[in-house]
Amino acid sequence: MTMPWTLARQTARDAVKPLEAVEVPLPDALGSALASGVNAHTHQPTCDTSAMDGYAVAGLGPWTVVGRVSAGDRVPPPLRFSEACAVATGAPVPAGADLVVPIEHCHLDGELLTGYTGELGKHVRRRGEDWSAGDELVPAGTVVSPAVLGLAAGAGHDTLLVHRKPRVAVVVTGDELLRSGPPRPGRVRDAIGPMLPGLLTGSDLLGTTHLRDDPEALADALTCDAADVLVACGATSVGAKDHLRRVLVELDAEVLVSGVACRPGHPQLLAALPDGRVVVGLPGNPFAALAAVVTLLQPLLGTLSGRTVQPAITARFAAVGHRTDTRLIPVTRHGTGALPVGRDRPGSLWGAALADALAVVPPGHFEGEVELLALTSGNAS
Ligand SMILES: Nc1nc2c(c(=O)[nH]1)N[C@H]1C(S)=C(S)[C@@H](COP(=O)(O)OP(=O)(O)OC[C@H]3O[C@@H](n4cnc5c(N)ncnc54)[C@H](O)[C@@H]3O)O[C@H]1N2
Ligand code: MOO
Repeated sequence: MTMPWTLARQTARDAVKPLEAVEVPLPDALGSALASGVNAHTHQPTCDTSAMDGYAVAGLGPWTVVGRVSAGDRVPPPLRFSEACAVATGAPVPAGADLVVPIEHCHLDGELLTGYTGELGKHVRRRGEDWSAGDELVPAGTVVSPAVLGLAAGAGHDTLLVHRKPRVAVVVTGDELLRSGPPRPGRVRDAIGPMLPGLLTGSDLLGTTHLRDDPEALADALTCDAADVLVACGATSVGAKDHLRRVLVELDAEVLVSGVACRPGHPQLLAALPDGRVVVGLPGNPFAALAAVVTLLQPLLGTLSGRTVQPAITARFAAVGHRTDTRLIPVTRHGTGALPVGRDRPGSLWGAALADALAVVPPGHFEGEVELLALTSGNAS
């Protein structure tokens, strides 16, 4: 039974649980979602630290220079009134110092230092100024970006606890499909296989298998137990060679979504196999397949990979919607608004290829803020 688009997306999110947590070395965590928050092992900075190359000074000048410290040196002895210590950026600042005077604001005559003084504490990064030991720096569910890796390393981590990435196997079906060269009457180039890997960021793609319209081969492919998610492309409709629904019945699958009230992407489906693996059926029309990726596949992978659902991105938009179904319309963003790209027939990816996002347009005439689904890789909303 055809399901409203919003409910279908939520059903995909709720169909599974996050995969198990694994502890991995920092570089291997990139792109995974944190299974626990990243906490600081120590204060940052761990001691009062100079933010400038210059002199740490105590009291009023002129000062007598009594020492010199570089980044990496031990904390120098405390300063007394009218004493100074030459400090490098990143060097520990001695106790008793009131501020650091940058080198360009100083004059040194032998060991006698004069210079312009600023306010108390100037150019000193105080111990714990950035964060304190035990602070949560990044919450669980955050996708590990390059900046998260750098932050985690800076906060003293060598490993991170992340959710295992979902393993995805893709099966592309169709007697008519070509994998190279130009299409010709009766033969069509596979446009979905090449599109999918870039839409599965945060997952491990095990491989893409091309099959003829053969129910036994399809059933075999869907029993690949190395995968958490099986993506079947084509064969979702009701034609004589559209075997997916029949094969799912044979495999005792529970069909969770059988058709979605959205254009394109009407016949997309979601099913759970008896062993817990999940099948997503993408319609053969390539733009309809993309619509099913953003509606069912990416939300499903988002939950499996443990990602926090991000707040919707919206833009002002006006369109004549479908009478009963949600429309997914390729758009480009302009300031706070969005404009349709056109060229969005279900069999064509032309509009989507020129677009920044798909606008989610509810049924009926629409004018106002619409949700945008980014078309860059990894939209796991
Ligand atoms: N009687 C009905 N017929 C159809 C309905 C319906 O409700 N009743 N729905 C239509 C809609 S909407 C769609 S979408 C398609 C979905 O069809 P399938 O998922 O079964 O896919 P196919 O029949 O195999 O192919 C449809 C179309 O797409 C081309 N195709 C297939 N795979 C690819 C690929 N990998 N790359 C590029 N193009 C592909 C294929 O050649 C067909 O032209 O069903 C409608 N029919
Ligand atoms: O809705 Mo189909 O999915 O038009 O192409």
